[in-house]
Amino acid sequence: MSDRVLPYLPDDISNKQIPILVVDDLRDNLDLMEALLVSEGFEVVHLIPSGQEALEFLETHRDIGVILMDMMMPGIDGHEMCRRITTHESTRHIPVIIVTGGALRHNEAVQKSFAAGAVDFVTKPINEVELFMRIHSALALYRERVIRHHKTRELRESEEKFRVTFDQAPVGIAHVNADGRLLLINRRLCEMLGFQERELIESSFPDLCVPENRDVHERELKKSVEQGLEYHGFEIPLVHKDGRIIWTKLTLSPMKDAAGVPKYFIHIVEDITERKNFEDNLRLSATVFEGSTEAIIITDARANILRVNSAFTAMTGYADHEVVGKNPRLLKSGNHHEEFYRAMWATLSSTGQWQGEIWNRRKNGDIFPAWLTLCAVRNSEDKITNYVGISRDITLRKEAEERLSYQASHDALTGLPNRARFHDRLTHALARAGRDRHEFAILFLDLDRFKVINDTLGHTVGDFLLQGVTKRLLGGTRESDTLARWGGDEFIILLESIRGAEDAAVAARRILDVLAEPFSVQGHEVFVSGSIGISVYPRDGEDVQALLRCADIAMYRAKDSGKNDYQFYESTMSTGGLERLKLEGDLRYALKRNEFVLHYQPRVNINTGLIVGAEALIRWDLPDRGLLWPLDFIPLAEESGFIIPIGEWVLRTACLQCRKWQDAGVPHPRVSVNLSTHQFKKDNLTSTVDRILKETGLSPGLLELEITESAMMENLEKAVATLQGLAELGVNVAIDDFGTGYSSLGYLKRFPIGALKIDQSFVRHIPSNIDDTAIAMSIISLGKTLNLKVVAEGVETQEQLTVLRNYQCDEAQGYLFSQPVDADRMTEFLVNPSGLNLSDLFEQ
Ligand SMILES: Nc1nc2c(ncn2[C@@H]2O[C@@H]3COP(=O)(O)O[C@H]4[C@@H](O)[C@H](n5cnc6c(=O)[nH]c(N)nc65)O[C@@H]4COP(=O)(O)O[C@H]3[C@H]2O)c(=O)[nH]1
Repeated sequence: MSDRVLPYLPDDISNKQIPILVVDDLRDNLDLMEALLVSEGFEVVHLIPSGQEALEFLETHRDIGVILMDMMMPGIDGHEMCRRITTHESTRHIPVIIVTGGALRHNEAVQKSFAAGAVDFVTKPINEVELFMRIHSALALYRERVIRHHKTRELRESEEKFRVTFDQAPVGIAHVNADGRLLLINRRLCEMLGFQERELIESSFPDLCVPENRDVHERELKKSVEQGLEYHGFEIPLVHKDGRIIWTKLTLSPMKDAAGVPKYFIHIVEDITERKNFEDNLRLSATVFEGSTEAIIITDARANILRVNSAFTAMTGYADHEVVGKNPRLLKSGNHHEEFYRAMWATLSSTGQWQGEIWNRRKNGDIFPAWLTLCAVRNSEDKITNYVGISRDITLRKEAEERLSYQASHDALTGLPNRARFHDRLTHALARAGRDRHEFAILFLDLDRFKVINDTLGHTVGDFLLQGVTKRLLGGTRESDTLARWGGDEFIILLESIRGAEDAAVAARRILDVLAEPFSVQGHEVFVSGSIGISVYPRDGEDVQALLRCADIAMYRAKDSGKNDYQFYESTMSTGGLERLKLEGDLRYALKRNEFVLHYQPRVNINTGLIVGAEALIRWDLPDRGLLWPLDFIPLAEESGFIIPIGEWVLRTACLQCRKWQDAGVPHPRVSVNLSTHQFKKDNLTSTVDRILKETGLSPGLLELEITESAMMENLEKAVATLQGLAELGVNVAIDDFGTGYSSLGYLKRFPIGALKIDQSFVRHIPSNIDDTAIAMSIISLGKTLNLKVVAEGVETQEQLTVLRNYQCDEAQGYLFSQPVDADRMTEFLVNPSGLNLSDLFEQ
């Protein structure tokens, strides 16, 4: 008797069809009862002779509507049976009528039957009318019990279904009364807000709102009542237990009683935080997209344009409706080969990004350079869904770079390539000639009597004359020749395509001829002639220095021999040969004999007027000749290779000196050391510097190495690697003589350097020479752009200092502050800067 679900009682079943169970130990009694019941029309009567059998029978017969139970039976008697039936889950709905004889006469026995659960009793001898009446009323009770049982069960099931739906709903649900008190809360709402159900129940819903929104809830409840709304929704932020804001969409729906008064309000709470954040992000992205000063294109995976921003329209001239749906190739300038675009797409698809300079075309046909960053956007399955292109018009930067590069490589007065540019061309010519095995010549031209003209007729006439000479020289040379201004009244010409020395002679004669005619300058008729020295590759030399030196020597010989002529170089002309040999011999022993000394020139911060370090400059104290300046022996040391041990000595001596300053606690103990091209090119430079720093114990940050611009530009890739190595040591690097070389600005960005030193040739003519001043200023602004310190060399006048300060140059050195001095004097300056009288200079 385990299943407590009762069979259904069909609506149309009559009492007579409901089975009746009679239990009596006497066969006669059973038969009598059966006869009575059958005669009355009861259709199903079960007769069982003992209590035990009756219990077993009931296990399989669930449809019994009433039990007539004899009281006195052997084994389990009527009372006990009654107790068992009325207390068991599956039988307690069956009314039991006790059938009794004499025992009923005792009031106590009747009480006992009722106490055991019987609903009625009949006495023997049986009164038929009474019996049937009691059976009918017991069956009525039975019917009521079965129906109640099923109703209760259905109710329970429906409640269960509701509870499951309520709890498992994917949205938060709560019942809230008119005062805002939470009456019922589902699990999702608890999870959403991080509370246990017991923490929320009976609490106040407004307390879950962010403080400034508490009255919103009350207002909406009121609105719902006043306007009789079935339901209405609004967005409201709630507070999670951990303090987070949970954005929700809250839908209110009043549950009314019969009188139409709301008993409580059903709250449906949807978490819309993700959507809100997404919307916020979308708004943010849209603002960035539209507000960006960089042009942005978004395409689909097939590179068809989906959107462009207003900066794009401003940059290209295309409105969005003119480009949407098209391919960005409509911006193609035609300046790049297909290979360029292929490589770009290959990088983009393999790395997801591409960055670089690109030439594009505006709607009006103008071509312009842009700095473009392309990114591929991938979805969660790693498939490319979009491309985003962000670009910036770099026309102005390009122009500035080109201007600077032009200024750095051309002479301002004549517009001719300058010395640095010529040097560059000559280097290329040497490489080509070495490869193709052909000859070429250098013609070194110095104008005769120019100084006299300049001094007597003035600089302006001198300048016009130089421009006139330039014009004639250009007329007298071929396009394949390179004509450059070497400086002052010196010009130099590279003749690349000659068949032999004869051709060079013809060219030299032609040049002398074009100069022969008088020049008319500002109303003066002026005559100039020239002296030309010629050197020929490979006969006179196989490197730049040798060829230039030979042409120079030959030019002096031409001058000596009466001017207005040309001379080829001849080996006997090297008058300095013997001298040079002696010097080279002395150089060999100079280090051993301890003949080198270092002088130091203070470097000054232009803003504060404080000394911020010193540049070490080598001097050679030759017993029989006195102090020699670097330019007298450094080139020789470079040629002979002695520069390497000498350079190491300089580095070690300067580091030791700086270490002494550091130990003595002087302010700003910082030293700059010049590196020669040879040193810079040596593979072991970084390890040498590292070793010397370790030997001397100097902090790397106190050492600066000055490397000339031309040394760096000789082999750019190697230079980048060497500079990287030095930067890793923590040593600072400055580019020396900046502005004289032919800098690749692209590389400059890649050099890990800290400072640019403006060459003194530009500083010297500040502010009188507009071009030199402009170059110095360009270098300062380039330094600012690249975040490099700019140091001006050779500052000699207060005027130069003022101009440099106005243009925000950072540091300066020069005779205005001090000549290079020996170490003791420099130490005094560092300890007591007032010895330099800097305050006077900086107060002005
Ligand atoms: N007219 C003028 N000149 C000024 C003024 N202030 C400083 N100077 C001079 O300008 C030169 C500056 O050094 P630099 O450009 O590195 O040019 C240096 C540097 O390239 C090279 N040098 C000097 N010492 C060393 C060294 O130890 N190793 C190497 N490799 N080169 C060195 O020799 C060059 C010449 O050195 P110095 O004759 O000592 O000449 C120094 C300095 O005495 C000024 O106001 N007006």
